[in-house]
Amino acid sequence: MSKSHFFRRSVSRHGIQSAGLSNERTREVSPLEKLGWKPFFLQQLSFEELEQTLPLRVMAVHRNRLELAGEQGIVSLPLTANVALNMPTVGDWLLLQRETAHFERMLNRSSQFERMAPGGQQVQMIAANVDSVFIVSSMNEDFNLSRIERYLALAKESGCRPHLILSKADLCEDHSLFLQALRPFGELPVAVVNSLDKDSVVQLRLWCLPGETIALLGSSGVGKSTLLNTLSGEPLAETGEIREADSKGRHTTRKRSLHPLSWGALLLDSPGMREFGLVHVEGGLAQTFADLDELARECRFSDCQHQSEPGCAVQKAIANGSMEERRLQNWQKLQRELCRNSHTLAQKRAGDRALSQLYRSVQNQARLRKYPGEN
Ligand SMILES: Nc1nc2c(ncn2[C@@H]2O[C@H](COP(=O)(O)OP(=O)(O)OP(=O)(O)O)[C@@H](O)[C@H]2O)c(=O)[nH]1
Ligand SMILES: [Zn+2]
Repeated sequence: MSKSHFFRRSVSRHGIQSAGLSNERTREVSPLEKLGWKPFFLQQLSFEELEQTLPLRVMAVHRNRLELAGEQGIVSLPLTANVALNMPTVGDWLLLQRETAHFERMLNRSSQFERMAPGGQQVQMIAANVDSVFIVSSMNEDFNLSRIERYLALAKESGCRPHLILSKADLCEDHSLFLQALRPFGELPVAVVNSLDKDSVVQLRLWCLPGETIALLGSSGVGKSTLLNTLSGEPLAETGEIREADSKGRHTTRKRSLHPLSWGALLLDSPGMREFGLVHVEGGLAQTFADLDELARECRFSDCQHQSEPGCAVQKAIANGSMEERRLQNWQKLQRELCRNSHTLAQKRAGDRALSQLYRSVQNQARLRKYPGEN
């Protein structure tokens, strides 16, 4: 379908249907709502924009183009300098001119996921406008509480609702051991599934309602793509065999994209969501370790490092078994990581500033040499 045809056929109500049905459950979901369109985005549009533009969602980011989805279908938008300047990522909403299909602007995000880019020198945006996350962890040697805490910090920082999916239930004889280990996570909703079995994953539909965008987090091989395929009933994502010896995966998810499910939820399976350095998640980390934060306030010294200081409430809780030592160690490790990453970014910013000052002064000197009368 050509772009101009696409836009001429479009309608103007921007998806949020006000059919007067007060009951959310019986209300029909519009095509745009099925893509995650919400009042939060609609209210950002001016009257002119309502008339003259169309909202489209970024479903996938390719090297030099974006794949967008709107009320009328899929459109490919070249990643021109003007578009790239906004740094759109998967999940973003863009406004395009109705007549010309030109990029108008990007809408503010309701949430965003960032990570420290591999190499540890800059921040990378990995997804936007996500409502909840499924932290997937298989019930085998790959199960790792510290990794779950890392994902939780990311989810909580962005204001997304976290859910924990314990996969490979069919390969695990005793689920209770894993469930017991999750006691420190209090009210975190947990589901035990065999991702290969559609009757087993059907319980998750309650956590991915129409119009919701859910990001799958979890290390390679835990079954994120398998879960996506079984939930959707179609082979949307590639899956891969894992190495038996160490239960580790082989990195099978290659593309970062949003997958619409038939009932109107969207799942994001992204390679960037597997292993990542934490950055800008101080609030999310504090929420993830709220119990430790609280205990630390009772320590005798306000700068207590919770090691061997007298009157340390944290060490006392560890000694009486009410706090896991691993949890303290991971809290401190993630705090150090955040500090290190903020420091690196600040240094890089300062370096960039110094470099541009140097560049300007070299340019000035060159100009003075060329036109000696100028100052
Ligand atoms: N028995 C069993 N096998 C599963 C389950 N979930 C996934 N698998 C298998 O585990 C392997 C890895 O699954 P994937 O879905 O590719 O894992 P992934 O998390 O998407 O991996 P990446 O794409 O590398 O991040 C595949 O062979 C799946 O068939 C499960 O619940 N039970
Ligand atoms: Zn202490």
